[in-house]
Amino acid sequence: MSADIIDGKAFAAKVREKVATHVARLKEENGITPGLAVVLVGEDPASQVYVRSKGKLTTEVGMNSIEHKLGADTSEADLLSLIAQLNADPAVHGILVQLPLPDHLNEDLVINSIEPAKDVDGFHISNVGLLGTGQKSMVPCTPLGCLMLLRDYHGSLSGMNAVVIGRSNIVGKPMANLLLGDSCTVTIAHSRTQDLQDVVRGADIVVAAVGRPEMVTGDWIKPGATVIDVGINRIPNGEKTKLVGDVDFASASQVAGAITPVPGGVGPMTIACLLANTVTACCRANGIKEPKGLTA
Ligand SMILES: Nc1nc(=O)c2c([nH]1)NC[C@@H]1CN(c3ccc(C(=O)N[C@@H](CCC(=O)O)C(=O)O)cc3)C=[N+]21
Repeated sequence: MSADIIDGKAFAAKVREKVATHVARLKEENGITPGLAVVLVGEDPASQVYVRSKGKLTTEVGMNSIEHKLGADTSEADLLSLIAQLNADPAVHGILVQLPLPDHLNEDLVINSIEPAKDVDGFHISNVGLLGTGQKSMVPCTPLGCLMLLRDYHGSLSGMNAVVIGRSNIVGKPMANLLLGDSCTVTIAHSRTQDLQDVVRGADIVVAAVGRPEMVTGDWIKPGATVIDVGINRIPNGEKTKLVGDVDFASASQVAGAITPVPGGVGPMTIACLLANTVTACCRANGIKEPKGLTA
């Protein structure tokens, strides 16, 4: 193995420490405790993984964690009325509606009913538009976490060739916008991209966010490139299962200059950035100068 391992778990712990410092300051100087509301509808297994550590880490940094667990058969009207209630609640600074939602609920409608200033996922159309035009917004947690890791490792990203594999609204598109904001030359590749391997081979930075276990192998990687693996895939491993990314770590780490592991890479950064976004939202809501380095 030759690649540096980018330790997302350790970096996320530092981000959370910084968040905790600002939470303590908000309490002491302003008498405000940031509050994060999480809304869960039904029981999607991928969401469960996420929820496990999230509530714990929220209280660990000193914030209030408000959890609403609704049945899988919850009506759209009931969900929208809960969101309206959270929008109006001054103790709630961040709202996250866990995705995916059950099929009978319109995800776009639900997300766009969240007050944009409280949209700590950064999925509301207003925040998407603000990010796309380089204006101050709430930035989606996973791409923000990836950007923090890349900036920490490289310093400046200016002029680098970045290839984002995956075009989701949650990761691929906002990731591309953030990299463009840092003056990368950005390509968004996806399942229909022709000669995908050749496209990836041209990249100084590869962000893999396709949801296909170990799809990106070492022979796709330009020697010395930085590889950010967003994938979290549970695959069979003998009797049990194991988590793997969208990158084949064994082969890619022979070729890359730096690489994030799964687990312990991007995943912990996603949660740290959710907490960071909640502090940012709380400061903005109260006209308090927001901490530096916790957003893009
Ligand atoms: N509105 C919304 N926003 C989300 O951000 C969101 C969501 N819905 N729905 C579910 C997915 C999933 N997700 C994860 C985040 C961190 C880890 C994470 O920290 N994973 C650990 C491993 C955990 C383990 O060992 O099982 C790691 O990669 O090291 C996992 C999954 C956020 N999601």
